Amino acid sequence: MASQRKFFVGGNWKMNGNKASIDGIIQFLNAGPLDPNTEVVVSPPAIYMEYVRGKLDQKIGVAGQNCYKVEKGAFTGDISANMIKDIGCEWVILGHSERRNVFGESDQLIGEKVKYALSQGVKVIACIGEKIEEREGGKTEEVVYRQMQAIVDNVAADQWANVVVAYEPVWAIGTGKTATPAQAQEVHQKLRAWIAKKVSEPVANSLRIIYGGSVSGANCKELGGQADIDGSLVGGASLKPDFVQIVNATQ
Ligand SMILES: O=C[C@H](O)COP(=O)(O)O
Repeated sequence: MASQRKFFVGGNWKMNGNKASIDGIIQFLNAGPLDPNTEVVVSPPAIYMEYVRGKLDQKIGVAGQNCYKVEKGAFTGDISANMIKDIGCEWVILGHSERRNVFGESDQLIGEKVKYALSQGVKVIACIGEKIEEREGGKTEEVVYRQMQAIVDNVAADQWANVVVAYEPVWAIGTGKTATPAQAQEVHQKLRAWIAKKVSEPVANSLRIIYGGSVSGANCKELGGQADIDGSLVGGASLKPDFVQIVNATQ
């Protein structure tokens, strides 16, 4: 992690939890102690977001796991960035690989969602990452640059401070098969160089690029110690007290 970028750890609970188990998570998060130099954001299922926001220490952010690209309307089952804000939350995860690959969301739709969320003052954790066959076919860079381009096209120059990019190789998500710190660092470093070229040097230097994919208490320090890895987006381990250790990875 480079010192000018604040370490960022997100906990993506995905479609897990009920009020009883969520109370347990809130308890260990509020008890911490959490490194004050790390920005922490958790992302409960939409139906529990307000409940979590009401009970969680205010220094921990709460994010939606997704939202649509307009304020309101006939979009059954969806929520808007405006609703996320209305309940006192300020972040949303967009483009997660499960949205892309289970629900068929395209680069273009994700770009439009990023644009709308930012326009409403909701900060975005934008996810990208290649599938195993893409990595094995030597297409990792092509895929992540293509996904990143759709995001870049939708972020205005003055909005980059409200964006965190999460590199999550699909083959490492929920598999226990983490990218090695060197594999992750290689992609992060290439992405940062690509952003310097396509956006600007200052944005590339200040943008937090976090890693996701089987991050755990056991591997978080080594991953977080890489020059271009500015934190993590944690799935499974964010439901357990291990998450506190991951937040404190740079201590
Ligand atoms: O958003 C989080 C990622 O999908 C990682 O999930 P995981 O830590 O369970 O592999």
